[in-house]
Amino acid sequence: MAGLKDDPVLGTKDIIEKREGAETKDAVISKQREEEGQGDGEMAPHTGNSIHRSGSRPQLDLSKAAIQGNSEERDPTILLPNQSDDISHLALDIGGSLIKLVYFSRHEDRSINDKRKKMVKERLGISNGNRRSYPILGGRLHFVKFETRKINDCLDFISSKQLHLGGVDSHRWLSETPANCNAVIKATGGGAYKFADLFKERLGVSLDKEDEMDCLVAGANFLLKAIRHEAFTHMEGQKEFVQIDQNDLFPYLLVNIGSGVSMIKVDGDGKFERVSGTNVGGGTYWGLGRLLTKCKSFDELLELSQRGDNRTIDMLVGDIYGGMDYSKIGLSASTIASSFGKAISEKKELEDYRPEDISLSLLRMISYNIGQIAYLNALRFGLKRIFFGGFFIRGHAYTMDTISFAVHFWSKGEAQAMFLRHEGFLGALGAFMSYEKHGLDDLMVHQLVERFPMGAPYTGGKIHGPPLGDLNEKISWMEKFVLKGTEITAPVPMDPPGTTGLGGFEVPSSKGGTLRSDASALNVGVLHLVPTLEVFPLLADPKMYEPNTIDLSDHNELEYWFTVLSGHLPDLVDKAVASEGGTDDAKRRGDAFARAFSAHLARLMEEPAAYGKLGLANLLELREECLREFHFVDAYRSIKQRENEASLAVLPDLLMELDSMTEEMRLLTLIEGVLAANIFDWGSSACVDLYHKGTIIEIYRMSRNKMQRPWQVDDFDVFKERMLDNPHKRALLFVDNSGADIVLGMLPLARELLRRGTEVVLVANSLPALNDVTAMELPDIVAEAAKHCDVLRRAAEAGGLLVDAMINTLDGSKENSSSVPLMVVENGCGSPCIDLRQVSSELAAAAKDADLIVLEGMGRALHTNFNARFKCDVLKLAMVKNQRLAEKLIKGNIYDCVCRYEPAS
Ligand SMILES: CC(C)(COP(=O)(O)O)[C@@H](O)C(=O)NCCC(=O)O
Ligand SMILES: [Mn+2]
Repeated sequence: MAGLKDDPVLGTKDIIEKREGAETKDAVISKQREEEGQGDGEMAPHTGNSIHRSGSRPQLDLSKAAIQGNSEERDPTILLPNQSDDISHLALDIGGSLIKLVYFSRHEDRSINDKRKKMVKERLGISNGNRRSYPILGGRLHFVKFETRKINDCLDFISSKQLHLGGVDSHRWLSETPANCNAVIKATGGGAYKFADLFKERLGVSLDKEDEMDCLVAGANFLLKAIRHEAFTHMEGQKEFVQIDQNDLFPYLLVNIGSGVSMIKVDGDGKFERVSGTNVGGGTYWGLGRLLTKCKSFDELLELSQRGDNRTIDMLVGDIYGGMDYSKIGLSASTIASSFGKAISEKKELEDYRPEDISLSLLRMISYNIGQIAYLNALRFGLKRIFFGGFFIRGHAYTMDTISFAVHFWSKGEAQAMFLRHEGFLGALGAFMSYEKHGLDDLMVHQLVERFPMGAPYTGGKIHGPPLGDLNEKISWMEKFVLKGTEITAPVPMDPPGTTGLGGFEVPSSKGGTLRSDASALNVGVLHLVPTLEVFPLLADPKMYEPNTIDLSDHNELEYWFTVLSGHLPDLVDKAVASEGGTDDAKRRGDAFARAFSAHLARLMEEPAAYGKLGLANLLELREECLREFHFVDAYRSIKQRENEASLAVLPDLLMELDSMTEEMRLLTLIEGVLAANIFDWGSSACVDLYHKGTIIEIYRMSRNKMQRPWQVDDFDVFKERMLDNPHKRALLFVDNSGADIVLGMLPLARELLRRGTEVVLVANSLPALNDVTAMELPDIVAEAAKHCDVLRRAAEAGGLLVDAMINTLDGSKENSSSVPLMVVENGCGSPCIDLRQVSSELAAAAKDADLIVLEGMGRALHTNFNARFKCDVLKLAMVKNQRLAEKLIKGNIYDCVCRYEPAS
């Protein structure tokens, strides 16, 4: 921080000091209690405040809702007999070696239609009568697989989760009618015929068979349109996600590598032709491999290849040309001239070759051949893009590199091989899509959020993780996780996949010692369907928008943030456990959370693109999601309450001081106030260290005192000109932290805007994240503040915020509601950052008339959106509370400030 400067608010300091005594004592006591882990009333779990993304979800018909089974359970199933939407929620692809399941669940959808939401809807003109435009409800799409030979495990799984009770021909899943025998499940793959009787016998359900090709194409089309980071290239070990333009998807070649290989030219939804195929596929690799190596499973064979050297068995160009390249036709000495060709000239028997080398040679032979045939077919039909799917690939770096090389080599770089993250689930997903009326096919990229909970992947017929959603089992499993280390297959670290480099002609790198058998499953999360999410309408160019400022594909960055977040863990766990009353149950959950989050971090360190393209925002959100997964509703609740109270106590004096200033001075003081108060950030370790050194108000005052212009990024003068020149019509204030940040920073700024005739919409998180204020908490804070301020009171009344609040107005008058409104909308997320491609419908509606955006805080204005361009004026305000970020982003130091103003573009 640059040198000291006098507090611009003359006298405010003294007044704050006077009031602060009372606050300080309470704060200290409360802090002590918290540190000692003494849960009091304030710290006890907040039962009425269940997690929900209410604004992001369509409404449910809750009438006659009843709990099914044991109502003592933490999350009992709730039956909604009057809910009329059609839900089809299980589809299968039963292949020769694997059964793939896709199923839909919606148990977490607990929309609450609170008063604030009603008012916001009224004010923003959001209609309620459009339910049919969202034919599906919010929910989740799960991906699970089993080995076909362990079909009984699969049937047990379906039965235990009652997945077979929601078939197309009934609404039984939603009603209290007992299961009948007419349930129908969509299924594809040969096993849909082979095992039809078994399904009938064991589960009483009929399998409705869907054509395999139809399903593959429907699945691929859905994924390519709906999942942002679905397709990627893989060259020389580098994975790169490809942004597919929905309007420029067709035509493409889909190569599905199962036991055999199908090549399908896809021209549109339901428009395709199987143009070629080859009988040399995954079955060939596995069959020949088993005979030649005595391996017991496909994965074992694949794992062997990781340690192989195919040069001992393949005949290379160099073997023929005396170690030279055949450069005239572009073949390097290391090019395979003939797979297994060396075996003809050497007097060796099968036993003389290493199984590892045989496996690698076989894998390369088949992958290369498939890549080449695929390319020739793409050439035949003039197709530039080739997508490869099917469980043969299994996320195996070496296989992908070999296929990519073949396509690249033969097309002279003109065509590109792309792979799909959900490679093995195309058929099952397609079968799921074949249910009518679920509306899934209408979903767009921005309506799907992918999450990676612990225990998501089930593979191989064994349950490699706890049953989904069962918290207790999940925790026990996390406890075992430590005992068994990486043996447990879940999102845990795996060795870096071996790769071969361009051409795949080198041997796999030795560091890839083991291949995790479920590598590909681990790259598939649970898809949360949130039909009401929208793209923020004020983004200047949504297609070019990239929320993350820091790209974690840079390994140094990843390592740094990994260390930072690991360092935060012990303290976070303490806070989370205390927030739930410090009970034994909370401690156990806290421990499980720490293990789970550490496992995610370790996994991402090894393979940063494992969960899709990784930015810092994703990592910060993953932490919050992981807390929620272990039922920590709001780890910072008591801290937030304490800081709100302390700040509200000094607000009236701050407002009085502000009112005594000239317009220009006031504006500067307000912006300084926002920046100074942004120091209250429990996500920054530097700041948390500071909090031990003083009370909230002392730190706030110190931060104010140290403000000195010019800030490291300082567009204040341009902003001031614009502000004073002509008031904005509507401002969206993306607020950040609780306490001083909102109360002494953003609310006074909102008040100024309101006073100048600008409508103000406070945009806050839908779910808690660190000490960020949420949309649920804001109305009460505003109501408290409004007790001391007429401007806020009138605006809050006009915005419908004070409908319930029993506030003592300053003048007792109620008649003046002609004021411009102050509203609160939720942003649709539960993270310290914001991805503006996926915001709540109420925020999207509020944005329509807005001509000013204020993004506040590191998470929303720096980690994300620092480079974002908008259709309207934008002010990005933040204090940088991390030294490395300050150096990197603004060539400054920790506690430097950013006031970046960008007029409409
Ligand atoms: C999590 C945060 C983005 C929150 O910052 P805010 O948006 O509240 O200003 C920030 O505190 C952060 O980047 N913390 C991690 C780095 C650190 O401990 O320095
Ligand atoms: Mn914050």
